[in-house]
Amino acid sequence: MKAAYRGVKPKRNLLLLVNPHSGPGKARTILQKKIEPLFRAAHAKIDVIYTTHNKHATDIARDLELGKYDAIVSMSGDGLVYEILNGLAEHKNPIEALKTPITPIPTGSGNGLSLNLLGLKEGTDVSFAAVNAIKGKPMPIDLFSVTQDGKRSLSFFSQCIGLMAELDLWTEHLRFMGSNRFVYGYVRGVVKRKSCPIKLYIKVAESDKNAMFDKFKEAREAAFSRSSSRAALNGNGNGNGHAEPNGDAGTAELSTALPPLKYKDEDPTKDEGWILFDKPVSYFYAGQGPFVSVDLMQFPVSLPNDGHIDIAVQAITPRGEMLSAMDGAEKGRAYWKDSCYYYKAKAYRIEPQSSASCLSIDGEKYPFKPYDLEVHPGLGTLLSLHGTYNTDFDPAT
Ligand SMILES: Nc1ncnc2c1ncn2[C@@H]1O[C@H](COP(=O)(O)OP(=O)(O)OP(=O)(O)O)[C@@H](O)[C@H]1O
Repeated sequence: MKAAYRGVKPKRNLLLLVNPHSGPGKARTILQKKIEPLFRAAHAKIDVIYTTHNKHATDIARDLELGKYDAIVSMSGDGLVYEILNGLAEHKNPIEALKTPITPIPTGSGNGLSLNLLGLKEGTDVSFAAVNAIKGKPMPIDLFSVTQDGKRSLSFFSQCIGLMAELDLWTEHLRFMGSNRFVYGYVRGVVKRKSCPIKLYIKVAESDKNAMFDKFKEAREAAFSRSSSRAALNGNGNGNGHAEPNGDAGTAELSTALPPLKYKDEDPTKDEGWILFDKPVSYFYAGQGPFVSVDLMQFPVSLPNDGHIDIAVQAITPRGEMLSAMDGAEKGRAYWKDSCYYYKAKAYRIEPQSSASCLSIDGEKYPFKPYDLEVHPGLGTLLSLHGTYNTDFDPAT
């Protein structure tokens, strides 16, 4: 057992939240045929709740009994993870609640988190995701506070405005086309070559692409060598600062609020460290985790807990260049293009200059209105087999 579990507590207690309508609607069958047998074999104890409505997962997470479960397993797409995280953020003890690891089993239509945790090859494999729920180690991730109209919510994945948001949100009626609707939406956007109407202020931590690339490589190699030496030593530590949940979270020192917002009241036109991005923009994309979808590695140098959000701003370029950007998009090739401005940031602020676009946050449609975002280092917790995202970025490909 020790050799098989390598420092992970066996026989986990898992809470499974299953959205029966996610993606092609097969979550219930997949649970019964593929996932339950694996959990049974691993002697995991599972409580299963089928979500019945929008925000049901938020309600469940808000009232979670701390210490009862080793992880919350989300059988759906990225949307349900977003709801769970925001429920934990509304918990009476959010800091402790957010230490409960969340782990996805990809049965939705957008499963970006699973791709990032498990890699492009295994990221769509539900059985592999179940193994991560059984044996993955808690991995802290940065979370992002979004404040809009005085209301604060948490984002874990992405915020998007302009072409890349429009091609998703404005082609909903073309769902029958499957993922081809995104290609259609992109090409339509290229033909229009519309500028994205935003004023963007960024509290920049790094903007040198080579330095970001070197840091990414270093951190990735360190995480992988830690996880393989742990395997060789069969040690007990999880090596990431987040303790394996063991049921005593209730006795830990309690803090009863989310971290305060540090940058919201700064004036980006006067305070130190802010820049105004002032070139015409095709789209704005910010987030964490290399893949935003199977076809697009938007944040190739993203790390789960470097305390920053990655921002990619695509400047308006000639149509030919925009079309050629589709080639190698899944390998992150656009990162090196001069027209792609890339930042690691601690915070940013968006001020729309007209209503002619839309805002998508973690795949949810938000009002296209001003908002502030700032990073909370390591506030959330996922499960990982490697201690970092299982993706690589090879500039030679
Ligand atoms: N029983 C249910 N009926 C309808 N909607 C539900 C139910 N349970 C959860 N939901 C909602 O479904 C959405 C799930 O989105 P998620 O991204 O996880 O899956 P998805 O299949 O990828 O979704 P989509 O393709 O619509 O983005 C959430 O907004 C959630 O509130």
